[in-house]
Amino acid sequence: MTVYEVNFDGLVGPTHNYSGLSFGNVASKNNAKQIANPKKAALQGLEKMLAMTKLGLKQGILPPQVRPDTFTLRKLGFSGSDKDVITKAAKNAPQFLKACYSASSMWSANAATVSNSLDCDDGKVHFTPANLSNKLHRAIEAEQTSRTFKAIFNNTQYFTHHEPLPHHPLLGDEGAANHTRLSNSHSEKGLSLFVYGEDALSAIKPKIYPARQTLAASEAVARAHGLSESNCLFLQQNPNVIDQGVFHNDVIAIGNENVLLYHEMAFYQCARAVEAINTKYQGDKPLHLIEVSSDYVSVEDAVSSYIFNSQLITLPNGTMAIVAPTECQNNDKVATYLATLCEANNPISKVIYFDLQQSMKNGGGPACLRLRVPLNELELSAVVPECLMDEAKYHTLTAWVEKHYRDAIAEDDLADPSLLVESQTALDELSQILKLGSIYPFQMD
Ligand SMILES: N=C(N)NCCC[C@H](NC(=O)CCC(=O)O)C(=O)O
Repeated sequence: MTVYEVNFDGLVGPTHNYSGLSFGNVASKNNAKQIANPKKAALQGLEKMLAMTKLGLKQGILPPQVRPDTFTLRKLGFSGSDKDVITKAAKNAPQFLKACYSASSMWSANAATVSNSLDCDDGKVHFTPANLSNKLHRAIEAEQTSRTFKAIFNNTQYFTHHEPLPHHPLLGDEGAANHTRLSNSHSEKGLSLFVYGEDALSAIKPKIYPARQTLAASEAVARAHGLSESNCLFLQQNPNVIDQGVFHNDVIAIGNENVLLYHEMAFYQCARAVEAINTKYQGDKPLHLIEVSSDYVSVEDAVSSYIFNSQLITLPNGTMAIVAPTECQNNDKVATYLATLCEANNPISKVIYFDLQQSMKNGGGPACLRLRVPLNELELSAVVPECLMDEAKYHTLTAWVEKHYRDAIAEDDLADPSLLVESQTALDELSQILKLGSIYPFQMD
C-alpha cells in the first residue's frame, strides 16, 4: 500500500513574539526584543502549506497551543484572576511570563517522533511527544501536544500514542528534529537515523551551548516504538557545531527516502558515521549520501541561511525538490550550491523558495515548521479530515487569522491581559473549524 509523507505544519499562534528564550539558537538571541508580526507569520506558514498541496502532496495542520499558559504561571505561584496572574508575573517574573507566552509549538518538527507503521513491530504508527526538557518555554508544550495528537489521530486500530519521556537532563528529547528515515521509498521499511547531542556516559559534549537531545532519550523512543535493532542507527552530532549554533540535527542535515544531504561537520567522526549509515542501509535503490564541504557552505552560512533546514520532498513524478527559506536565495554561496546540487547526479531536481522570515527570526525554517507523519491510505483516512489542508481550508484559515491576529507584538504587549482573551477566543473558534472538540484546558473548565 502506498505510504504518503504527510507534513503536519504547526499553525503559528496569535502570540508569536521574539523573547530570546533559546540559549544556543543564534537567531533567537539576535532578534530578541524585536517587534513580531503574528498575522504575517501565520499567513507565511499557511502559504507554504497551500503550496505543498498544489505540488500534489498531502498536508496536515497542527493547531497552536494556548498562550499565555496561565496554568503554568499558576503552578509558579501567581494567583487570582487570569488578569491578576499576568499582571503579577509581568511585574515580578517577566522571564516566566515570556516563557508562557511563546508560540513555539509552531515548530512542529519538535513536537514528536513519529514512526512509519512499516517499521514498528505492531504495524501501527507510533507517536512520542517530545518532552523538550532543555527549555522551559518548550517543555510546557508536551502535555498539550499529547492531547492534540490523541484528538487528530484518534483511532487505536492504527495509531499508538506514548507519553512524553520523563523530564530529566538524562532524557532530553527534541522529537523529529533529530530523527530521519532512509529507505527506498516511504512505502517500504526504512532505517531510522537518530542523532543525539550527548550521551551521559561520555565526555564528548559541546562546551558552550547545551546538547538538547540525549542518546538515552533516542534509545527509549526507538524501544517504545518497537523498531528493530537492525533498522536503527544512533549517531552523535558533532559537539563543535552545537557550539556554533546547530542546536538540532535538522540545522545541519536533511534526509528523504534514499537521499541524505549533510554538512561535512554534521556528525562526530563524520567518516565513521557515514560508513555506519552505508552498512546499515538496507534499500536496494542507490543511497545518495551527499556531503557538503565547508568550501561551498561554511557552518556559519548553514546556520544563517538554514540550507539544511529545508524540506526535502518527493514530488508525484518521483523526483525530489528542496523547499528552502529565501535566506538561502539571498546568500550567494548557498544559492550557487543549491543550483549546482540540482544539476548534479542525484534525485534532487529543483529548489522552491519561501519567505518564512517571521519564523526564521526565531530559528525556525521550513523543516522546523513541519512534522513528517508517514501514513498509508487506511491510516490517512482515519485522521480527522478537517485537519488536512486544501484550498477551501486555506481560505477559511486565512480569514480566521485576518480576523483574530495582531500585526505587531512587542515585549510590553505581553503584560496586556486582553491578549489572553484574544488568543483564547481565536483558538476556541479554531478548534471548531478543525473539528477537534475541546482540546484546550480553558475549554474544559
Ligand atoms: N530546528 C528545529 N527543528 N526547530 C527550531 C525551533 C526554534 C525554537 N526557537 C525558539 O523557541 C525561540 C523563541 C524565542 O526566543 O522567542 C527553539 O529554539 O526551540
